[in-house]
Amino acid sequence: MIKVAVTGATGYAGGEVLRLLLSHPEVEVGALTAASTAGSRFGQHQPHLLPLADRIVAETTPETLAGHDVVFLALPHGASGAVAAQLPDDVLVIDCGADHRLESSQDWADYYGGEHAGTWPYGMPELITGSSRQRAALAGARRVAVPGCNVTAVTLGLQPAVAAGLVETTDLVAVLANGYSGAGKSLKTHLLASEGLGAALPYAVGGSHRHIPEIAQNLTKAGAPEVTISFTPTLVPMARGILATATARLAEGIDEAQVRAAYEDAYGDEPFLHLLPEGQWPTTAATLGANTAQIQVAVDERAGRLVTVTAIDNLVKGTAGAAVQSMNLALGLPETTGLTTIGVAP
Ligand SMILES: NC(=O)C1=CN([C@@H]2O[C@H](COP(=O)(O)OP(=O)(O)OC[C@H]3O[C@@H](n4cnc5c(N)ncnc54)[C@H](OP(=O)(O)O)[C@@H]3O)[C@@H](O)[C@H]2O)C=CC1
Ligand SMILES: CC(=O)N[C@@H](CCC(=O)OP(=O)(O)O)C(=O)O
Repeated sequence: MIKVAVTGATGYAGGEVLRLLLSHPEVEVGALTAASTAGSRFGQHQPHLLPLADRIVAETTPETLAGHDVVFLALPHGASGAVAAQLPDDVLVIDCGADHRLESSQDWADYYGGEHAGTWPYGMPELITGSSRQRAALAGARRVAVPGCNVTAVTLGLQPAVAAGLVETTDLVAVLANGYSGAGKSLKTHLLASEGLGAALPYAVGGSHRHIPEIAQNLTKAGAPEVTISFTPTLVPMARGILATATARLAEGIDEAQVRAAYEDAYGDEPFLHLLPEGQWPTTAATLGANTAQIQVAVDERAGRLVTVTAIDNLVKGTAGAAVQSMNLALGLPETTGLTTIGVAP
């Protein structure tokens, strides 16, 4: 069995990693670590993970993380680098946070601030990288940086069109509806139920969201010569899920049949990516609990734009599912082990 520790185990991302690991046939769950909750009963924080309820949350130290084959980091931004530096090189470390995703230290400084911890192989197996896919870079890896959830939705929506040269990549627009769990467990005053229930709240408006350089990094890998994207997320009253509507100006003479063919080619063999039949639109509900992305495309002829709609569960395909999928690839297990395409709608 593969012995796995999870840091940030009491948070949303750590909890979801554990939910998936509990049904992974090759995994034994080892240490559960956190910070302020160390010493408390785990079931107090994640009451839905009954098999682990009587465990005690440990501190996040080299000692508590020793003796594991895999360590998942589900910590706030900026905390992963120091923990990872204390772990042996032969341990597989999978960072759900942003610290190791960006290749440009300037992008890190501009959008996050502070010292850049470095760049690890990127945990999006389906990312188009020239004639290959990112999964090739994950085989045998011992450090993996899991993508941001918004980034996953927008990248999966746009990359087939970008890779096939069907759109102008300096005219991209993405508007997202986001569930509250994406913001993490810690209380934020603007997320009080009295303000959030029954309201849609835009945030990080005007090009300030820290996922913008990560999207640009991905679409550049997929073949974009230059990327300019207007990105606007919106909190909506649901616990989980992202519905990303991403549009792009079409290149001259491109029609809907060419667009559909590009998406069918790109995603036809992907186990977790589903281009829906024509006329059916993605909903967040259809992806909840599953490691799937549902995608649909259309051509708006009057506007001259490609319209893509992508639904994911931010905590599964957007975080924990991608993390476990990357673990499988890194360890040489079948990529789909322990991951479901079955959702929990309604
Ligand atoms: N929520 C989401 O949809 C997504 C989250 N992520 C990323 O995953 C990471 C965790 O996010 P999320 O689960 O939402 O956050 P939460 O606020 O829900 O949880 C944070 C966790 O980190 C622990 N923690 C905080 N500081 C430290 C520290 N210095 N050392 C050890 N443990 C610490 C907390 O422990 P304690 O409670 O004991 O203080 C808690 O278990 C973030 O980097 C986030 O960006 C990525 C994609 C999507
Ligand atoms: C609703 C909400 O606040 N969502 C978060 C998503 C966080 C995430 O996916 O990713 P990181 O790991 O990069 O933080 C946001 O948009 O910032």
